[in-house]
Amino acid sequence: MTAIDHDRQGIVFDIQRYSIHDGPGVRTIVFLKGCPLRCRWCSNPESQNPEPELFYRRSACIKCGQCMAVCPTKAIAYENPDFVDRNKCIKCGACTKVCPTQALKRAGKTMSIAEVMQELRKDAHHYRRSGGGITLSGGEPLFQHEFAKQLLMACHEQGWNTAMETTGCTTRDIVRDVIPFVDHVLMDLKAIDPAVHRANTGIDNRIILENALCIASLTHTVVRIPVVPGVNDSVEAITAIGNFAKLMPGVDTVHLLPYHTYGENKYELLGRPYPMADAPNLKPEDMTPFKAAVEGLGFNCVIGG
Ligand SMILES: C[S@@+](CC[C@H](N)C(=O)[O-])C[C@H]1O[C@@H](n2cnc3c(N)ncnc32)[C@H](O)[C@@H]1O
Ligand code: SF4
Ligand code: SF4
Ligand code: SF4
Repeated sequence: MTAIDHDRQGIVFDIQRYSIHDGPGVRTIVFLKGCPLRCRWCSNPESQNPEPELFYRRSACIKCGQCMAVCPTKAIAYENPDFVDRNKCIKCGACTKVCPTQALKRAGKTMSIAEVMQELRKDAHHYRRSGGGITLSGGEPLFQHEFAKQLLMACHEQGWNTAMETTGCTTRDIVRDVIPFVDHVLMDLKAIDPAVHRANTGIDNRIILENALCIASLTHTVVRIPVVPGVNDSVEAITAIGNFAKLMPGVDTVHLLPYHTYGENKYELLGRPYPMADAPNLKPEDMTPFKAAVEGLGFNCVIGG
């Protein structure tokens, strides 16, 4: 087995403690940056770009000018309606260090495996008592595959359970290299119709579906479906995903995630338009016909999850 490189660095945009949703027991979720998809509904838009990015909260800005004084590329100007010219910004983070109100914040920072492990160790007793552990999310955790693998290996070395939320958009070699270190995969399937998938995520789904079959053959896998208005919120679309899940070895549970707009505000902070403007939040009760369809195929069905 490869030795763990504790100095290896990755770009992490959040570490959330005490989650009870994304795998068994009490968990810490590590969010990695970078994703090849651009789902129109993505609630973590700051995860998509592999590099650190700037959040600008206009309501917190007191127009003190300190950020402009330190910006090496003159990317910030009051005259600019977006405040920051993101094409000029080299993501050095200097402005975020001097901003007195945190109107400017950096999403994403470089961390080593050792630094992430130090954070995770704070809850090691919870993992042991509850059978929990860590969950890698993002972004697409397989985008920074070597960092993800080393982190998973370090967690296994501690005896912690490992889980991953993934959309499986990567090469087969990477799947075979990393998934053996994941105890529990939450495999997102967003649409079976390739045209629908491409129109709403920017990517064809052929490799994703092939990888989903491979992932399920390698480890315990649950299928997750974000149910999104105008994309897959029909019994036909959900049944098509369920029929595909029947082909995945060992899969007996499907999670339905009702579409929510919790991420909308973050698009504004990134200076980007929200692609799903006007689509309503779905409620758990809206899932009733989809749950019946999934259960009709013989799966356990959990709403949320
Ligand atoms: C942000 S993703 C990160 C993991 C991976 N990129 C993926 O898509 O599975 C984590 C989970 O959030 C779900 N999700 C993202 N945006 C959502 C939204 N607006 N409403 C409901 N679920 C959403 C995804 O479908 C996925 O199950
Ligand atoms: S991150 Fe650096 S380059 Fe970008 S706006 Fe801030 S100071 Fe300027
Ligand atoms: S440093 Fe912060 S508060 Fe001051 S002008 Fe820049 S963004 Fe606004
Ligand atoms: S695959 Fe996941 S992280 Fe990537 S854009 Fe879609 S929801 Fe967001």
